Amino acid sequence: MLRSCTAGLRSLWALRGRREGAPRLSTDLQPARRLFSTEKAVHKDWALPNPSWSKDLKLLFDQFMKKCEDGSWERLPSYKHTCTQKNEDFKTYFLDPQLVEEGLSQAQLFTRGFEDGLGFEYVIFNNNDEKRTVCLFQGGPYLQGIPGFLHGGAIATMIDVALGSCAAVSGGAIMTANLNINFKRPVPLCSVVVVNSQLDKLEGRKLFVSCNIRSVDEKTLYSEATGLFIKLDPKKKFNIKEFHSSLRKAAPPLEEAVVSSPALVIHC
Ligand SMILES: CCCCCCCCCCCCCC(=O)SCCNC(=O)CCNC(=O)[C@H](O)C(C)(C)COP(=O)(O)OP(=O)(O)OC[C@H]1O[C@@H](n2cnc3c(N)ncnc32)[C@H](O)[C@@H]1OP(=O)(O)O
Repeated sequence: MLRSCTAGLRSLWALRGRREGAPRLSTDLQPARRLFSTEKAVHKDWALPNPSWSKDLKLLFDQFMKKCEDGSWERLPSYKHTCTQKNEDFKTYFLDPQLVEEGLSQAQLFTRGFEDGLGFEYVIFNNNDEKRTVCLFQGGPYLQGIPGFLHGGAIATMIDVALGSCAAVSGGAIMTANLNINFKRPVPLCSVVVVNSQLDKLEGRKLFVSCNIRSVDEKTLYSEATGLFIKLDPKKKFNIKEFHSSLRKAAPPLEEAVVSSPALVIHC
């Protein structure tokens, strides 16, 4: 399994004309530049096949794209920097506008911050009538936990995204309040798994969701999870600017600390 992973990586690097150990040239590593380079880069949809996708992942992707043809399923797009309408709504209604301008210009979605094939490769399909989503996920070599297997945190991240997407389709701007995960079998690195999520209950602003992660042949149950997502209340705006200034007060920058603290100067 590790051998196939290494082979996959080698061909990936070959595809990019890059040798092992050579410096990375990807503009992904310079998010600010990438963000403002071209409209096309900003709006790239990452939930589409790329050369790192395994045969299994491509096959499943094609099967679900077929299911989308009659409108019962839809593929959810995924953007690194910007923005589904839901994300835009989140910024508009829940964040301080100055913070959005100043603080978030370099921000990007955690799960899309890796080069193709190295981290989270996934696509989510939604079935509106059945209130369920299917996430096809291939976890790359940078997500290793114990040798040869995915890190539990990477699995939890993917569960959060899968359940969160399932909840967001019905609830709009939501946040994770609770996640419970049972890890039943370790997930082999670079394998493809299927995360089946469903909305179990909607109770006021609370969305109760659950999921399981299975192998492509459905024979192996890797994990089961439940989650509680809360539909955000526009009356409770996040004032992160206040949070940042309280953080500055608690831990001043070094120069300030040196000037204001004789003890620190002596010990330096
Ligand atoms: C189209 C789709 C596109 C998809 C794109 C999207 C992708 C998505 C992927 C994203 C994936 C990444 C996602 C992320 O990474 S989200 C990041 C991780 N999560 C957080 O940081 C959340 C931190 N928590 C909070 O900010 C607040 O607590 C929230 C906002 C969640 C609720 O604070 P709010 O002030 O608004 O609500 P409330 O306190 O009045 O509570 C309301 C109700 O909820 C009940 N309650 C609350 N907490 C819990 C709890 N822990 N267990 C059980 N119950 C709980 C509470 O008792 C009350 O119930 P009731 O008294 O009404 O009965």
